[in-house]
Amino acid sequence: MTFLAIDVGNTRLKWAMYDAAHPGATLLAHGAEFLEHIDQLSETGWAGLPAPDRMLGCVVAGDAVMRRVQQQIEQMAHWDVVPQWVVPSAAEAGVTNGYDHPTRLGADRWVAMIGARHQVLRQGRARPLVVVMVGTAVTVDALDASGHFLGGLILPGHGIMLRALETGTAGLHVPTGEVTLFPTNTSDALTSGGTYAIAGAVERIYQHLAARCGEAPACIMAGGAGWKMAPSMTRPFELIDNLIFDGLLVIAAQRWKI
Ligand SMILES: Nc1ncnc2c1ncn2[C@@H]1O[C@H](COP(=O)(O)OP(=O)(O)OP(=O)(O)O)[C@@H](O)[C@H]1O
Ligand SMILES: CC(C)(CO)[C@@H](O)C(=O)NCCC(=O)O
Ligand SMILES: [K+]
Repeated sequence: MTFLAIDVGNTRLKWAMYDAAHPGATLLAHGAEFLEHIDQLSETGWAGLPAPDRMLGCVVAGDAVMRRVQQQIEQMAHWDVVPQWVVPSAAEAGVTNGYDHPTRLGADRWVAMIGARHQVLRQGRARPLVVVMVGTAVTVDALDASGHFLGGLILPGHGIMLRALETGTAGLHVPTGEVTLFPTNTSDALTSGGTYAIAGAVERIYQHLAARCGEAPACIMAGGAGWKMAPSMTRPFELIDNLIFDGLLVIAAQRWKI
């Protein structure tokens, strides 16, 4: 049973085709497009793919973008799949949602937490968990050992931080620099400032969660720029490239009981 997983972020759409809709399925094909280019997906990235039997997606880019993705799915002549999109709820796949208004939580955060929770359980005993996603925006989310989402942070991503500084000041127009402990030029000062802003926020949530739960949390990080953050983190992080796809596979397996 072929399964198409789609993750529509604020900058790019990422997709992955699997041979089955459960964790451990084999990846058949995958790709990513900037949102400006998604109206050609049926003629580019998806041309020649096997027809998916099921599709599950996660979108934070708004309803208009979601409809453009659905149009591309309809354009695929030999596809006959009903698109389904994850909407955060009070509880799904072993994770419970502590947000004031559960449906207002970003679907990407919800799916990533479900993927991360299952990863921790596969490794052994249940533990508290910090889930970091480094994309257009950065999110830092905390779950207790029972899989309850306690809450989390939203920060500007690196790109947004740098653009905000460039537009808000007269003297900051410089290329990307290096992360250093004591930056001595503007480029390094900006790059290090952004990186340590994220690392510092993660450290605070780690401390809050360790204090709340009385034990050391597991730490999982995802997102295209995660590997750039890893050397600057104050705790050991497990990097998982496809965390949202992992979460979608967990949810798909539960929804379709296969
Ligand atoms: N040196 C860096 N350190 C940390 N983050 C960075 C760095 N350089 C770029 N980034 C951020 O990483 C992001 C790229 O990550 P990723 O590929 O997961 O995001 P995306 O697909 O563009 O975002 P989204 O999933 O929100 O659409 C960029 O938006 C940028 O803000
Ligand atoms: C925070 C982002 C932009 C991260 O991609 C996304 O999860 C989102 O739009 N969330 C909705 C608001 C919230 O999660 O509280
Ligand atoms: K079709």
